[in-house]
Amino acid sequence: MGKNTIIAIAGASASGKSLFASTVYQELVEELGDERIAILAEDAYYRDQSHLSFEQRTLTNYDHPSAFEHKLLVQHLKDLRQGRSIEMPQYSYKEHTRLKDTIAVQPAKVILVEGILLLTDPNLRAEFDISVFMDTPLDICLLRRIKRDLEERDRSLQSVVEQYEGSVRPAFFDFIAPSKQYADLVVTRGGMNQIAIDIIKTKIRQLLAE
Ligand SMILES: Nc1ncnc2c1ncn2[C@@H]1O[C@H](COP(=O)(O)OP(=O)(O)O)[C@@H](O)[C@H]1O
Ligand SMILES: Nc1ccn([C@@H]2O[C@H](COP(=O)(O)O)[C@@H](O)[C@H]2O)c(=O)n1
Repeated sequence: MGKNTIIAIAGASASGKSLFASTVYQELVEELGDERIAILAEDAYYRDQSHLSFEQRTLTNYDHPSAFEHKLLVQHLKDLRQGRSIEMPQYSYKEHTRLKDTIAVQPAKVILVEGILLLTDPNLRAEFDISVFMDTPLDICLLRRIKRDLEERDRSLQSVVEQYEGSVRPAFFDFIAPSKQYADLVVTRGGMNQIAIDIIKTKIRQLLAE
C-alpha cells in the first residue's frame, strides 16, 4: 500500500464528530464502493474497567486523558499505517467498560478517527496528517448531549447534569478548547455541515486517486 493518510476529527462531546465522520465515511463508501477507507473512534479506547464494580465505574472521570488508553490507539494507528490489521476494542457507555468482542479493522489508504481528546496528546497528534475541529457552541452541544444520553446511553437527566458540571464542562476548557490550535480545519455548526463534509470528501477523493 502507498502512503496512507490519517484524518482526526476532534471537538467537544456532542459537537457532531461522530455524525461528521460517519457521513464522510458512508457517502464515500457508497460512491466509491471500495474498502480504502477505515473509521475508528477514540471512545473505543476508554480503559477496560471490567475489574471494577458498576458503582465504582460511575465515579470515573471520562473526560480526563487518564480515562483513555491512548498508547494502544497510537499503536493501532501505526499498525494500520504499516499495513497490519488491528482488533479495535468495543465500548459500552451503558456498562462503562469494554465489551468482550473486538472489531477487526483492515489497513486502509485513508483512516478517519474521531474523539474528544485526540488533539490534546502529542503522541497522537504526531500520527495525524489532517486535523479537523468541530467548533459547535457549547450550549448546543449540551442540548444534544442531554437528548442523546437519555435516549441512547441509559442516563437520567440528573446524572447528565451532574456529570456535565463536574467533569464534561471543565474538561472542555482545560483540554479540548486549547487543542483547537492544532486543527487544520475548523468546522462550525456540527455534523450536518454539508459544505465541510464535501471539502473533506474532495480531499479524500484526491488522496485515493494518487
Ligand atoms: N448539525 C446537527 N444538527 C442536528 N443534530 C445534530 C447535528 N450534529 C449532530 N447532531 C446530533 O447531535 C448528537 C450528537 O452528535 P454526535 O455526532 O454523536 O456528537 P459527538 O460524536 O461529537 O459526541 C447526535 O444525536 C447527532 O445526531
Ligand atoms: N462510560 C462513559 C464514557 C464516556 N462518557 C462520555 O462520553 C463523552 C465522549 O463521547 P462523545 O461521543 O460525546 O464525544 C465524554 O464527554 C464522556 O463524558 C460517559 O458519559 N460515560
